[in-house]
Amino acid sequence: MAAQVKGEKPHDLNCLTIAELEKHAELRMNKQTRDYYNEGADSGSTLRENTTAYGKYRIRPRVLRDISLIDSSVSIWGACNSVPIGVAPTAMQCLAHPDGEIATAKACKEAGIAMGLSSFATSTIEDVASNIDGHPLIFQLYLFEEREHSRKLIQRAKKAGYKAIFLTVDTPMLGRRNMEIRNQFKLPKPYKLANFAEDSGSSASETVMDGSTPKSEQGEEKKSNGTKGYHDGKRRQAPTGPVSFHTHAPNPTLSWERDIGWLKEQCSPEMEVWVKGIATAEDAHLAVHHGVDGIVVSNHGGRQLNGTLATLDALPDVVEAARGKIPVHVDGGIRHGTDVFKALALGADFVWVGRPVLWGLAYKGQEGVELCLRLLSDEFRLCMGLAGTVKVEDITKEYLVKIDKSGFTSRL
Ligand SMILES: Cc1cc2nc3c(=O)[nH]c(=O)nc-3n(C[C@H](O)[C@H](O)[C@H](O)COP(=O)(O)O)c2cc1C
Ligand SMILES: CC(C)CC(=O)C(=O)O
Repeated sequence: MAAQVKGEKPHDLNCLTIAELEKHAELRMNKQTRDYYNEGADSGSTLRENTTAYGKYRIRPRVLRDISLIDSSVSIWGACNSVPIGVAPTAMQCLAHPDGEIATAKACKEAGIAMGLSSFATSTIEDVASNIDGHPLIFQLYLFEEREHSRKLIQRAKKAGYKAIFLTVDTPMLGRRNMEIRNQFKLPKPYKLANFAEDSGSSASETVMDGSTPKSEQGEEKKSNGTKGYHDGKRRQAPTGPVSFHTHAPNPTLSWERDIGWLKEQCSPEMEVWVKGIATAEDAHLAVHHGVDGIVVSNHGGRQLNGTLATLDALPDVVEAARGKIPVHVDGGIRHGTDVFKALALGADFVWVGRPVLWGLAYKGQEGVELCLRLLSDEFRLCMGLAGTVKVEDITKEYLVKIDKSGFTSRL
């Protein structure tokens, strides 16, 4: 908000917007990390459109409504979330700051905001849970072809009190990220894929994107196709050996019939099962049919299939298909509180934010993530008030208008 209210944290005068946060982060990350975090697949058009899609809508503010008491909170997994925003699961946060996911968890606790932890985190499931101290945590699952690895993760998440498993479904293959390949991306020592350390002596720091063979895998990689981790169209063998993300994250065998029932059995009754990476009404219907508890409309931050719809553009169809049956969340391109408002007005129940949190982490660790969450939350509350809404349920499509390139507007 514009004026500082007593008891509120002072503004960081060097960083008043997420755009400024991005610039600060850019200066603090090395090239490998910056490219890995910020890149999209192929030309990056979907990455860009995720953000620009928000510009296709304008807000229709209502006035004279006494907005002196604004409640921006929502209830999620039995807890009060201060705003309908969560921190999306993103891999390897220790690249941004040595405190990595632990700093993010502490910031989420401080802000009263739910957090998603990636299967490929650099902190353990248990450490993150103990640092968020009861506030909702969800675990993002890559369901590996070697299910035993995934089964162990699920059991650990359940024991540590995670509320839901978010199964990522948009990675049957890895999207093509050219800078990642060119930089021969690898997780530097001493960092590890913390949740596989005991299984495999975690070899993340040997994961190389140049087609060369990591030392630990020599001998079993004779068939390397020159772009390790990418698919050459030939039938590949299920990966064995140490878990590394380029080898294990993609799972071309994933299917509704085989995997969702199994996953529900593993999670039930303590944890919900959600699917992350839905982009069509057809798949939303299937998600309902297979009994999942919720959907995240996502294109993986434009990192998987380039050329898909921006998530905001895909959202209305999915909302229509799932209406009244299961909740619909969305992520991708959210960079301002007004974006959150627009996504909610188009029918999302909640949004998740990825890269801005990584930028906060790179800027100032926990304090930077707190700043990121505070900027988005303050902007969202300001937007609610200036649009004439006092409760999150008030935010409906009546508050939006679509504007085309010539400036013509149409009501929704
Ligand atoms: C560096 C990075 C790593 C990510 N790692 C994961 C991951 O491990 N699992 C996953 O499901 N999604 C992952 N995502 C996707 C995010 O969960 C989320 O869908 C995306 O970041 C949202 O877009 P935004 O960054 O524009 O907010 C990652 C995204 C980024 C940028
Ligand atoms: C395991 C990787 C594929 C992490 C990820 O989801 C990403 O980099 O987008």
